[in-house]
Amino acid sequence: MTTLIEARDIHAHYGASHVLQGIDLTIHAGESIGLLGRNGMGKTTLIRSIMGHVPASGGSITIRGRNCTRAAPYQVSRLGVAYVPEGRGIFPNLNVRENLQVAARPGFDGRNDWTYERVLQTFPRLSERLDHGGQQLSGGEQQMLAIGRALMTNPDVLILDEATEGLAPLIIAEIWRIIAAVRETGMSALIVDRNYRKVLAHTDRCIVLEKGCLVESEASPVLAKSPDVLTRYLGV
Ligand SMILES: Nc1ncnc2c1ncn2[C@@H]1O[C@H](COP(=O)(O)OP(=O)(O)OP(=O)(O)O)[C@@H](O)[C@H]1O
Repeated sequence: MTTLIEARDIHAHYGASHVLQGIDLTIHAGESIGLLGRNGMGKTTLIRSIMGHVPASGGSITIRGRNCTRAAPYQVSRLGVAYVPEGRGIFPNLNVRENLQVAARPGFDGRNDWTYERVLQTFPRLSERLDHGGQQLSGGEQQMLAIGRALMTNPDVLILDEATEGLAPLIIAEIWRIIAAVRETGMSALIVDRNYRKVLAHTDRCIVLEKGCLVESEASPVLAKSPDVLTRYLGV
């Protein structure tokens, strides 16, 4: 199995606050990983460390075997890792077509499977709103556009942080449908979402964070049948 991302003993600080205290995370090609834990446990910080937005204060991160511990976000992105942050990150002044087209580029190995046409086929709703400005879209459409923009970079790993946050149930169902369709293509994923049942259902393996420490790493179907662990760490 090809290892795409390997994070070892990751530590991160915000000032004096020691937020990540030695996290290990490996993502292989084609693998979908869930990142679980209650609010404030360090999920977003771990993602931001991998992406180079929050420099790790200890440990190492390799992507495709290259040392990326101190890499800048654009370098991580060039290695085939696409990040859809919580709160989306689209260009509000560009329309849907422009938002997608400015993101277009071949993947790390030159692959160009995710064309503009394919992204629109995957998100029929966006294809009906090509001339709408980013700020004119509903929250759900903005989220679809954010995921569509990430796919336009032809990534090997798609990182989604709270992609369904604050959306209407029908739109949430549509986002999970898209996540499942993308998984079918063999793209790797790292998924954070409040709906732990959905995360468990759409991933191969989950890791659980508790106060910046990794407390569980287990196959998702096994974890789904471990109510004691879920209660202990997720309070469900
Ligand atoms: N920019 C920041 N400056 C200072 N502290 C921060 C910053 N961002 C997050 N924190 C703190 O770091 C800890 C971990 O936050 P993080 O956002 O990584 O957790 P999370 O598990 O993703 O939670 P949530 O689901 O609430 O986003 C929390 O205590 C949070 O308050």
